[in-house]
Amino acid sequence: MTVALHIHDLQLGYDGPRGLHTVVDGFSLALDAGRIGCLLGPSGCGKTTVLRAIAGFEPARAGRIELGDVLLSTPGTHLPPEHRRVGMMFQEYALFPHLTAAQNVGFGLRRQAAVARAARVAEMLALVGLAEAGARFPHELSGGQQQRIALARALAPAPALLLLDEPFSNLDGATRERLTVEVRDILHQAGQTAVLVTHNEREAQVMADRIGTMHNGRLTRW
Ligand SMILES: Nc1ncnc2c1ncn2[C@@H]1O[C@H](COP(=O)(O)OP(=O)(O)OP(=O)(O)O)[C@@H](O)[C@H]1O
Repeated sequence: MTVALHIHDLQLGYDGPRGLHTVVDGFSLALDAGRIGCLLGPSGCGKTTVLRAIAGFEPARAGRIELGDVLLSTPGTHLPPEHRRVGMMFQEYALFPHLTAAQNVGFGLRRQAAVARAARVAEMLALVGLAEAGARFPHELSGGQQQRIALARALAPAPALLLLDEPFSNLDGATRERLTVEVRDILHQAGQTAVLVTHNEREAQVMADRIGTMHNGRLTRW
């Protein structure tokens, strides 16, 4: 098994009135290709900050982030988000309401030829079990269906790594439980390497191959 994501001794923080406020320090993990890793921990412990750094929205203050053999972040090196091959499915990343499900899924494929794009969109809709829903608009889909379209949209450009930040938190309990299992199976079927952030321990246990608990800005178990 090859290591897909390698984070070594990462430090992250925010500039404040009294200098750098360090949020993550001495954070390290290695995640194998095709596996789902989960960061679990209480509110405010730095989970989202780690995901933002992997996606390229926060600079590494120390340490480094590597994806495969590509160096993403280290002090002095910062690959822009659009060059990282990192996909995102965040709670606040709602679907575009004025685009159909198919247009949403094809959004990241605009540079591809129309025929290839349509084929990839159809493949992704089938993967998430919504092959017939391409012409529908988001408001014509249930919450769970919308999240599956959001997953198809994130997977369409074939990211090397998918980041999921509390992706089910807006859903009711029963839908949430069902979707947790469905998304896990879809990711495994696609062979997708992914990092999930949650503070729901049960969700972590159902979804993840590896679980890391964050405490004081670092992983205490992985
Ligand atoms: N843009 C920002 N500027 C300054 N401080 C920030 C910023 N974003 C987050 N923080 C601080 O960094 C710390 C970690 O926040 P983060 O959002 O990473 O936590 P989290 O573990 O994802 O929490 P939650 O589970 O509530 O989403 C918190 O103390 C937060 O107040």
